[in-house]
Amino acid sequence: MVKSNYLETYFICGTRDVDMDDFLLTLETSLKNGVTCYQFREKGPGSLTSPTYIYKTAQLAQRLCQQYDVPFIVNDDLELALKLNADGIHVGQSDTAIKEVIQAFPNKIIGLSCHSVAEIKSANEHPEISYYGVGPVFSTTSKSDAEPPIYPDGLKECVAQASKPVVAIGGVQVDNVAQLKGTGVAGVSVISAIARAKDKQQVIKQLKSYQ
Ligand SMILES: Cc1ncc(COP(=O)(O)OP(=O)(O)O)c(N)n1
Ligand SMILES: Cc1ncsc1CCOP(=O)(O)O
Ligand SMILES: [Mg+2]
Repeated sequence: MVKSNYLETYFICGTRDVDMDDFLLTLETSLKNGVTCYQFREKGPGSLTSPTYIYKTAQLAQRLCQQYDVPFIVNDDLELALKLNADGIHVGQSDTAIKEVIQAFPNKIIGLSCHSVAEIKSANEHPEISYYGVGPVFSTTSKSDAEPPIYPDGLKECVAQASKPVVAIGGVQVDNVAQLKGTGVAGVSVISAIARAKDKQQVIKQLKSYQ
């Protein structure tokens, strides 16, 4: 049973976002300290390429999430999500078509990335989508092909039009998270803020202060 506030502090991480040897420890520390959702995102320079290694690594991450009762979401890869019977999948506008994802993965958490009010309006046509990941809100170094930032004002306009909960993504850090207050987001989604934090407990606590 997925908790109603599962989007509150949403951690995304793959092996390239931390030292490979630290990947599972990073995830477990984050889960222990209050991350409410996790997305396995294995892409970008230096990420794993072998489907077998990707599957095995994702499976270990999934088991950790199960221990902490936190949803395990797969980024982009519908086949992997199906094979693992993940709790959900997150896709973007240029990934597998949302209609196909909805059809192939019924009764699961389905996240869709949106960058504009127009994309939100077209996403609203699909009631099966669970949440929208909206951003980048600020500039990010974690995604080389990211769209330009929309900033908190753009985020607020998207939230106002969204028929589903919105998580803010992109460049969200401890020192700017307060700017999300009043935007109406259901949660924040981060890679580097948590992956690179020395004191993960403190950072996760501070990230929750957008509310
Ligand atoms: C929660 C969340 N929101 C947005 C994204 C970005 O998805 P996408 O645009 O498909 O880009 P990639 O992450 O696949 O590079 C996300 N992953 N998660
Ligand atoms: C996956 C993704 N989608 C839009 S921005 C982004 C990267 C978020 O990483 P960070 O929290 O380090 O900016
Ligand atoms: Mg994608």
